[in-house]
Amino acid sequence: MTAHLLPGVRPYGEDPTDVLVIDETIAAIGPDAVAQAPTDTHRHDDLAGLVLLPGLVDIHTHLRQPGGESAETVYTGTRAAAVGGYTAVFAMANTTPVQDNAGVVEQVLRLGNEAGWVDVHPVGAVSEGLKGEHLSQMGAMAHSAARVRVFSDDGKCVSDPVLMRRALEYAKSFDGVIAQHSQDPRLTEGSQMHEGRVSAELGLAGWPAVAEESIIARDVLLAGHVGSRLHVCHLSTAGSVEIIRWAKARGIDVTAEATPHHLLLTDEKARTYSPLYKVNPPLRTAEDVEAVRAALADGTIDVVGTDHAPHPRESKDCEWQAGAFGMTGLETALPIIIATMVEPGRMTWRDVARVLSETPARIGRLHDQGRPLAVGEPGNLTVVDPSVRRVVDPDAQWTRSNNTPYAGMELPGQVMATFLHGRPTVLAGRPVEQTEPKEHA
Ligand SMILES: NC(=O)N[C@@H](CC(=O)O)C(=O)O
Ligand SMILES: [Zn+2]
Ligand SMILES: [Zn+2]
Repeated sequence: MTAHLLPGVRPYGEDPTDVLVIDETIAAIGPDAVAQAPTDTHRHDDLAGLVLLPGLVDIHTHLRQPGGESAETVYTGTRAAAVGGYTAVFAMANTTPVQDNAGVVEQVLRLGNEAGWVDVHPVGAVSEGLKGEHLSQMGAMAHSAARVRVFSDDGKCVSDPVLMRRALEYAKSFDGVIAQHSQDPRLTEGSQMHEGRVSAELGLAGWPAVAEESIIARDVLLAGHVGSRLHVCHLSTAGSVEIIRWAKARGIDVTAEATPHHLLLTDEKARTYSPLYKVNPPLRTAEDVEAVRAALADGTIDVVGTDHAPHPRESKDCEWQAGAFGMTGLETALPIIIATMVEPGRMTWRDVARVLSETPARIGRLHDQGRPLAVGEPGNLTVVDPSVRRVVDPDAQWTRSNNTPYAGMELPGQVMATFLHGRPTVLAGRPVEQTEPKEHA
């Protein structure tokens, strides 16, 4: 039996109390905790006064393995996730080979289990090879050991409405959800950044808001028509928020995700010509950022997903046009939510638990993550010190890649401890190596 006592932590930022975790489960909260602690309990007195949250769940991570190991591996990506406070991640399907069959998703599941930093839930591709032509082996992935429930061609849009309709219909039979990367390919051919005043000034090809909004509008109508579940990835415009609000009012079963970068950064960053700010969908205007924040605060946007998209150095160490789309995010997501939503008083810690843990777990149909902080629940926990302020140093991060857009920026909050099924994966803000360092670490 292994026991951990967290004295004086503040669940959801509320009053201090003691929390006892025995083996994989929260065994006691309150005065009972000390009384029930076995003699060999590990005491974590350094966590007193800090905010206790359910372990974070990322509905949108790119771990890059298999095929992209120069940017990230399952090991390095999930270690970064644990440092960021996560206990589960959904690993997107745009690997090489693509996660479009039971063999590949089971391989990613196994790599996640071996690494042991977080629970890894592979996302299944919607189409074979992400080609947008034929449905992947969705059923085989759903019924595999990986129990896939989230399907996405992320990186590419399922642009064919017939294929999208079939995917939505098929997913219903195993309670799956289609997570769409909403980007009309024809309206965004060759595009480099948000289409607007800044793109016109810089002479860079624009990615208009309508290329996102038209796909979201189509997809909510399709989801309503077939009575299936739709998840909208990385929503980025004020117009997209309006469509989601309309769809929810109609009773359509849609959930929407915002990324930390779309809550903080604008297309003004493109003036640097640094590809660190190049991402899909692109950074939008200040008005869009405000609409996304307001929608996250009022529940129109359901979750924050990192869209952690590591890229090798050479893909970003180049001119804007040649740069890859995507930015890392696992280690900065919670600090950005604190800066943009908690510190300004727009969200409580309970809201943070909802958008970063409970709702993502529910969308992905996880039963042992995103649970309330209560006796008998799994010991998936994150302890954050909101008073720490740190300057982001790309070389001090645990991801294998350096493409953070926040280098040099001061952000609030540090995850001091993470517990995965009762076992510490992060203590004193550093990952706890469970075994001999892996050769691929
Ligand atoms: N967000 C990005 O700009 N890039 C992602 C793909 C994606 O999320 O669309 C990637 O895989 O690099
Ligand atoms: Zn995407
Ligand atoms: Zn993505």
